[in-house]
Amino acid sequence: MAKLGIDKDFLRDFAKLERSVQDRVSEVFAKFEQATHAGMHLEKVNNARDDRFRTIRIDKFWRGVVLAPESGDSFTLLKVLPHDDSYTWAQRRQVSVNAATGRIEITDCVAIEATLPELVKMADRAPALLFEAISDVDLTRLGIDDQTLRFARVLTDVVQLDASRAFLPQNQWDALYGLAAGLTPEEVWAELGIAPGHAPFDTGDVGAAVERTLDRVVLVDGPDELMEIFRHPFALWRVYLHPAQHQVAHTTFSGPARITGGPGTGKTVVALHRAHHLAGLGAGPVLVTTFTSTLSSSLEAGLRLLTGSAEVRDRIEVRHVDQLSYQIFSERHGRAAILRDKEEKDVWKKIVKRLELPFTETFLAEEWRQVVLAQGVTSAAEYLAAKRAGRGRRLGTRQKAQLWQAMWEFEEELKRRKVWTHETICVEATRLLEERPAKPYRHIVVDEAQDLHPVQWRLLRAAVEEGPDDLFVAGDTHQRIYGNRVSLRDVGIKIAGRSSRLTINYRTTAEILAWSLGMLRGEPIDDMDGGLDTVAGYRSQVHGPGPELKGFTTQRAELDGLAARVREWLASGVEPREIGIAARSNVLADTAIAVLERADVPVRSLAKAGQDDDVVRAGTMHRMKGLEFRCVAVIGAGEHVLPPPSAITPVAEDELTHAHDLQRERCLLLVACTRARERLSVSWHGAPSIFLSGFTS
Ligand SMILES: Nc1ncnc2c1ncn2[C@@H]1O[C@H](COP(=O)(O)OP(=O)(O)OP(=O)(O)O)[C@@H](O)[C@H]1O
Repeated sequence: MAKLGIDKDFLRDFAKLERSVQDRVSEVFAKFEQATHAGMHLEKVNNARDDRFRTIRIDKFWRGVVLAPESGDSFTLLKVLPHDDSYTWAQRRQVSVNAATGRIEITDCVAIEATLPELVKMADRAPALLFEAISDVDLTRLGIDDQTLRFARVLTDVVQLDASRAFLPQNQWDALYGLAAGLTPEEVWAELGIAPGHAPFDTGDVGAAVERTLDRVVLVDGPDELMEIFRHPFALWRVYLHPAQHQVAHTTFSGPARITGGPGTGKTVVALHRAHHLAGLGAGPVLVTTFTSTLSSSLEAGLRLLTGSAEVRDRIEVRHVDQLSYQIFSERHGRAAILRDKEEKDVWKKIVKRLELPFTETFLAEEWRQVVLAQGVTSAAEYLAAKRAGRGRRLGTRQKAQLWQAMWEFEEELKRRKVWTHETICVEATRLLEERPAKPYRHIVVDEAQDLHPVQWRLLRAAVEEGPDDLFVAGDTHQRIYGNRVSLRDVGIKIAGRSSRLTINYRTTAEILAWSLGMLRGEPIDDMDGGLDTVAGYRSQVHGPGPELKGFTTQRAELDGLAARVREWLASGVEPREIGIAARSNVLADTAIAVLERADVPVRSLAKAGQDDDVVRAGTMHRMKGLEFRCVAVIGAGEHVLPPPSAITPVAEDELTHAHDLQRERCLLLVACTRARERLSVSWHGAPSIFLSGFTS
């Protein structure tokens, strides 16, 4: 049966076409099967380096470029271009099969030949070469062919490599870019996503190579599948996964597995594909869960786009983790009465007073959450023996006894009042699940894992039977914004040997990414599994202007500056919905909304804006998690505002918690800044935040 392959570049070209031309493209290719059988429309390209390229007429002006097979009837759509450009494109290029990956690659040979002599001259004069530390053996093993090797050997800096992205074979450019970003040849090899023990690939078999090129080519069997892809031309993530993403989304794991990676590296995309894949296997219900309701709504929207089949979609439940615990709790006990934050504070205060303790109510509440609840401590003896990792203040036995008494009284008070906190509901729901002989889910997929509390992890552990593909965890500890720390091992989730890391950022420009990551450089950040995480190798393949940093004398001036910046973005063609404004507090976000409204900018708070509203969105940095915008303005990045003093535990109370609080706030700023795809502006009034020291003049 005829198969049609659609290359990523074809879909990108398609997305940019006017609606009427898109309709014409759809018409032409919906009939492609009959057309090829009749031998119609496909034209050979004169003077081509590769005689497998053909063009196909879309209308008077536009042509499609197609890769035709030497035999058989599988065609791949490569480009949509104006008539003359389509012929020039095809005449300059050659198709080959990468020896290491077995995937097809297209090389602009004319551009390589034109650039090489100049690079050779520059290399002769340069003190050092970009890849001099990497051997030919390693480069060849990573799929670098002779022509690219000659090219790579004369590169002197990464800017030259950047500039060659348009004409070098894609897989080879990716490998070189990974090496230039500091990955070792082994790390680059791991990213190629080659199954262990594969046989050498037949570099003469282009048809088989096309089928292997899942990161660039999607194969469709008929017009319905084709139209489904044409319906969402911007959502490239639905159909093209990087080999490293594809492998993790589709492998069978013998137990819990994890994907990590910096901002925008596609962890959520992998989590969605994994859920879809597991649901497709049909072994049982799949839970997709995360930390907050906003995040679970965006997962839900992603799954709607991804999952065509209603049968598969019906096997997936999306709910945030507190929703799950409330549901299990209420099935047994009915609705829970919740102790509100202010009431909780008062209970602790009274206990401190009655027992005349030398601790604040905040210290007690944190000790209860981070030690007692986190470790499931239920007796004085267990508390005395408990590790207090993550807590800085050393305590003697007498102090521990005092603390235990206070925390015990707190729990008794909850019982007496018949009230619950979110955590105690979770603990009770876990107990109920542990009693059940059958677990509600066959697979659980967790996104934004870094922000879950240990009691939530225990709940998830108890909601799925231990076994292959039971739990899949996606997260980035550099983006931890709620201060929950967990060792997965300690909550019964063993991921050793089943963890991988994504390093290519698909969202943010290289300039914004590098600047944002710079704020975390040197911060020791755990990996939730007993080690430290790293930002090494994170890179973006797209470029743009660096962040604009600006200080003002007053808040009024800063917000007027914001209005001017937003108007500038709008005037340059950015849609209102493509602009996000992030502030540390709701009050500042609301003030910014009021100023923008006065300046006639269509704007709404993130909490209230509907998905389709074409308005600028403003909200807290916390709410920005899981979102992305073409342009982002981070406001109020000033001293005493970021971090807000109230969010930081005093050093005198607990040194380690103080350090963790500062780190969490730093991560929050990273999260806000890395929501930007193309433009980032960071402003403050008065002195800048300590997090910006070294970045402002
Ligand atoms: N294979 C891919 N092809 C095209 N776009 C992709 C791919 N993978 C991810 N993206 C895009 O990159 C952006 C970031 O993806 P995603 O939100 O999954 O990253 P993340 O690692 O979860 O980010 P963060 O941790 O910052 O929230 C999205 O716009 C997504 O559509």
